[in-house]
Amino acid sequence: MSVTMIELDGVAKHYDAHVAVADVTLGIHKGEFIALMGPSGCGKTTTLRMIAGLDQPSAGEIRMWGRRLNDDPAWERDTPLVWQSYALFPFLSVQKNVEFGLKQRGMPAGPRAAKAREWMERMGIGAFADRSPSQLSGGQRQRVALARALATEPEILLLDEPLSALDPHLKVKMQAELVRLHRELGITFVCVTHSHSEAFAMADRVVIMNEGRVQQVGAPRDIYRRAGNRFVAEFIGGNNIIPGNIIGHGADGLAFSSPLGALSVASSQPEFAPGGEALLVISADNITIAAREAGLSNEVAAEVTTLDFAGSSVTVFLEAAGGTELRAQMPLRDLETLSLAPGARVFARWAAADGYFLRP
Ligand SMILES: Nc1ncnc2c1ncn2[C@@H]1O[C@H](COP(=O)(O)OP(=O)(O)OP(=O)(O)O)[C@@H](O)[C@H]1O
Repeated sequence: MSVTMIELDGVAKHYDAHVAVADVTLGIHKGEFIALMGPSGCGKTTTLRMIAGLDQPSAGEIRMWGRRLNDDPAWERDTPLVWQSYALFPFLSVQKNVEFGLKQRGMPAGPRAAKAREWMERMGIGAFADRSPSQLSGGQRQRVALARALATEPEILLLDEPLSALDPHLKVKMQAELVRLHRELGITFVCVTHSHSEAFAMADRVVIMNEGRVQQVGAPRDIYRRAGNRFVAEFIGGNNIIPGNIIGHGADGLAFSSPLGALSVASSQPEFAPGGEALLVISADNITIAAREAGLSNEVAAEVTTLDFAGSSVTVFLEAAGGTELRAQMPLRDLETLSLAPGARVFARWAAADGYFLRP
């Protein structure tokens, strides 16, 4: 059972008339890896800064283990933050950087040096103890910042876009390392990122924010399979979103009238009934492409317009009746079997149970 460690209760942050965070209520569980994700300016960094004590909420309450934190200054909180820029002290050696938090807590020099050494070894930067941060690569600086934050053995680590300054190859490596570190330490990680792939790859739960509000909270797979609203469905990408009207009941579920023609949706959403407008969402990886028509209920004739390759998977963009764009995602080897190329005329299909409705 998950135990709530940090609670944000109706938290807001205003700068004069500007609303950075409108209203965030969220429980962060002990030991989880949670990612705050959303477009630029949605308020994720401000939310993290309020947990760290670097900004005070204009309204609402932040609690840790049930105790109000709002008025505790950052240095009295056990909530270290690792910055996007690492914010290392340039005039201190790596060792002194890592020792910094321990010194602030009054740990004597001997044990402090030993503890710092332990963390430098653990983070693979032991060989650089006497260097200054300017003599390190981006990835090494990142490790120093992590060692400095973790040396005080906090219960929670806050990370602000920790991977954004790294090159793509290093990003993937550090991503795996953060996941490993989280598992080994068993402490809570709260990570701000604007990258879906980072959030979805690392986090146990993802919080999707927009305009200072939480849009959806859930396990990556659940959010991916069932977006809670149109914003999330569009933001996470890879979804086909088709407007239309629910017109009645059919053999496979609800009958949906759309620019693609009559479709079937085996909906388990009682709030959607015949007689209303809705958006039908079908994830691109639930759409298959066939060369020949099979006479199935959700089958649409379309022309391939573009192929977008991403490693071993490919997104096939299609244009269907009335100019409606569809996208299908498939493993590269399936594409090769079909020998698809732009201009090919194909049939896109999906199972009635693979679509779900959202409010327009
Ligand atoms: N000190 C400040 N004074 C005024 N406005 C601010 C301040 N800090 C942040 N804001 C505004 O609050 C909003 C939220 O900012 P925040 O940094 O939390 O966004 P974000 O989601 O982290 O964005 P990004 O991904 O671009 O860093 C933005 O519109 C920003 O301009």
